[in-house]
Amino acid sequence: YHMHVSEQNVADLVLCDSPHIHPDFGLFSFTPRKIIFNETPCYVLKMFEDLGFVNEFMIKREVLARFILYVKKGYRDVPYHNWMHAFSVAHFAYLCLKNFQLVENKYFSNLEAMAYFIACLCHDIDHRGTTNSFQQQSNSVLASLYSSEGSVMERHHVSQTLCILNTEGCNFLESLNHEDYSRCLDLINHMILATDLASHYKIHNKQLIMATEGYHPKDPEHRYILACLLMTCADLSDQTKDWIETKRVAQLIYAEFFAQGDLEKKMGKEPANMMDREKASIPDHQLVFLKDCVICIFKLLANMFPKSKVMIETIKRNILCWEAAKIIFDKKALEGKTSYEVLS
Ligand SMILES: COc1ccc(Cl)c(-c2nnc3c(C)nc4ccc(C(=O)NCC(C)C)cc4n23)c1
Ligand SMILES: [Mg+2]
Repeated sequence: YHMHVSEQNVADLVLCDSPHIHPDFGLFSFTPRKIIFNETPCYVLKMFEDLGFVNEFMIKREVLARFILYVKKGYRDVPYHNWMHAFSVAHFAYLCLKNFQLVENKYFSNLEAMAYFIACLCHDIDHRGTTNSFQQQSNSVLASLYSSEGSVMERHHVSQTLCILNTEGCNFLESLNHEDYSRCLDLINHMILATDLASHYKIHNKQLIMATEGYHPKDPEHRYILACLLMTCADLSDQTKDWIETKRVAQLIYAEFFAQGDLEKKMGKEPANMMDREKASIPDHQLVFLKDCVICIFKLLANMFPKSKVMIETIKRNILCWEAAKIIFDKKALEGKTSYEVLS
């Protein structure tokens, strides 16, 4: 693995105790993006310890610290799919593990819980800010490697995670027995692959049945589709925060989408409307995404974990905000302003 992390930074992280945990850190309303960038590795270490994984699996703090810094370094400086996205997704996993007591209530074993947290942290490593279809369109190296199996980017994120685990001094899972080790890697693989939104649509119906008819902890398929649901919820957790946060995240997402659209135009390709900064209607697209995708997924979560009902109300409020925003965007469009100009 060609990346490099300074041993000084590792030593500093091992000793980190600097930020006291924010009192609201464990609430679903907490917005992890407000954490100072340089303090995020320490917060990851604290979440790991607070979840009990360090003691349960005899994890060496220095090796875990090095792993966290390599993962952070593995993310690129793209507008949305960067380290702060990974950190916020991992924070949501932490919230679910703590608030739903997934291990205590036998939804997850300790190993599955740790795999869930790691998968969230690593699920978008080395993302280039472009979609799976763009990999195919542009005949990228990643497409040549993975397009026959699909989920091109997600397979790359898995590969990058394994590379880091195999990097000198980074394999904090080495203390696991052989069976737990291979099971953990298998879980991380499936959980990261589950973050391909296209894969979510394939199992949404099974999740609906599980959420309405009841969860059977002994059924391996239930355990698998619950893990997939929790991965997708974590990946979309920005949408469960207040409007200011939701609006700010939309700016980042569309900065990425429109950069891809600009690239596609340069390649002589016609970008999809939502990738075209001249044609996209951001409120319309967001209303479709929230009403047809996000709120459905979080309703399944709320069916299984009533404590997450509060997030449904937040998403409904954000839908109302986008409906109000739509009126303003449409008016500004008449004055020749693009969606992105209005959003910024
Ligand atoms: C769970 O996996 C992912 C993967 C990638 C992304 Cl960007 C997202 C994601 N996270 N927040 C958002 C928001 C606020 N709006 C979105 C609008 C469209 C799309 C989308 O993927 N449409 C399909 C087309 C690209 C083929 C994704 C959106 N999204 C989630
Ligand atoms: Mg992804």
